[in-house]
Amino acid sequence: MILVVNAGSSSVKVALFDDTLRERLRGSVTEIGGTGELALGPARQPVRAQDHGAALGFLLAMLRMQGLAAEDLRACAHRVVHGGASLTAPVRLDAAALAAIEACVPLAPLHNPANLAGIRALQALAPDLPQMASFDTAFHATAPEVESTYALPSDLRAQGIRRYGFHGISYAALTEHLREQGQLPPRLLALHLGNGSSACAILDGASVATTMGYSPLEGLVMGTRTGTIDGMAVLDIARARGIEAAERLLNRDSGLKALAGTSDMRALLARDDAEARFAIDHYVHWAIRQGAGLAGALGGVDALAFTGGIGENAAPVRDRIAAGLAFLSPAQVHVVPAQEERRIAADAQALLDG
Ligand SMILES: Nc1ncnc2c1ncn2[C@@H]1O[C@H](COP(=O)(O)OP(=O)(O)O)[C@@H](O)[C@H]1O
Ligand SMILES: CC(=O)OP(=O)(O)O
Ligand SMILES: [Mg+2]
Repeated sequence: MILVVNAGSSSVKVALFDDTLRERLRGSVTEIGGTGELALGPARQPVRAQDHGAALGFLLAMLRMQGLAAEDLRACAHRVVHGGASLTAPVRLDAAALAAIEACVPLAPLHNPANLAGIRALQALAPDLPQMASFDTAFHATAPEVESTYALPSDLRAQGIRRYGFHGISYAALTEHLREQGQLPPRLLALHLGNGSSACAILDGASVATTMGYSPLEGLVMGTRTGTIDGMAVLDIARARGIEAAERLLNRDSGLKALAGTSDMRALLARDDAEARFAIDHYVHWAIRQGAGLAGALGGVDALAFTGGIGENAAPVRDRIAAGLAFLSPAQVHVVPAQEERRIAADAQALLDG
């Protein structure tokens, strides 16, 4: 079996896949750092995990109680959000790969530290277990240079200040799913709407443009991230509050949370006050405005596809975005369950099988 670890900014999800890539068990710890929930299969209990290592420790203890032993595992496979320019395919994790992931921490401050914590926790618990990683950036390696380039002086471009794009594991899984169903059109506009939200222009199955850039901050409005914001506004905030505080503010204290007090779309939809309505209107407006921009990179749109917690479940939000993009004439609207974990397991299995 292959254990997949998807360590997010405030949660850890694990999933166990057998050799036919059937999902056997799924678990998660939410609200790391506060009081969250430990879920394994159908069981739920409140839990306080002080950090990602502790959260993973709880999940692995639960898995052991269900009879899982380290010997049952062929490998552990991790989602890593930022692989930089060098890590564009799944890898077996060795010292060099870990150093490359570590080097990307400043580029994905919410995510890469959590991913590394998960990898290190597993290394400590099962030192002999092969560990692999799949990268959120990898799917966008096909984007043309005009898309990935910021118009900056060449020395900065050479240092890797460019657009990378994220949610690639999710977009790869979504593309593969539609292809398997015989429903992958030439020009697909896909939207991954979760805590982090982005949209991606997928031409003949390959990413040609996406809304996230150098870090997962750019693009659509998100649960706690601003999305696209003028660089001069960023500089003014950094000047007034300091770099560290500005980084925290833009990544953790902005977005829906800043507009209406919570990053939780389900909670916003249940409210009926002006702030909540404005936050939802704002989220929808920017998803339409930027989704329409991607249509230009595709030369038109044949179908829309939604995935992620909001894309799959928040039907009023999804319907408004689809209606706003209907002028592009997408006849088809697909809703596809996010399958990041299964995709990561498939990548690991392919590496193991050489
Ligand atoms: N039934 C639902 N109705 C509306 N929103 C939902 C529902 N279920 C989940 N969501 C929203 O999905 C978002 C989380 O998406 P998810 O993809 O699970 O996040 P993550 O990026 O952490 O994996 C939250 O805003 C949550 O409120
Ligand atoms: C890259 C990213 O934003 O991931 P998530 O949606 O899991 O926060
Ligand atoms: Mg997610």
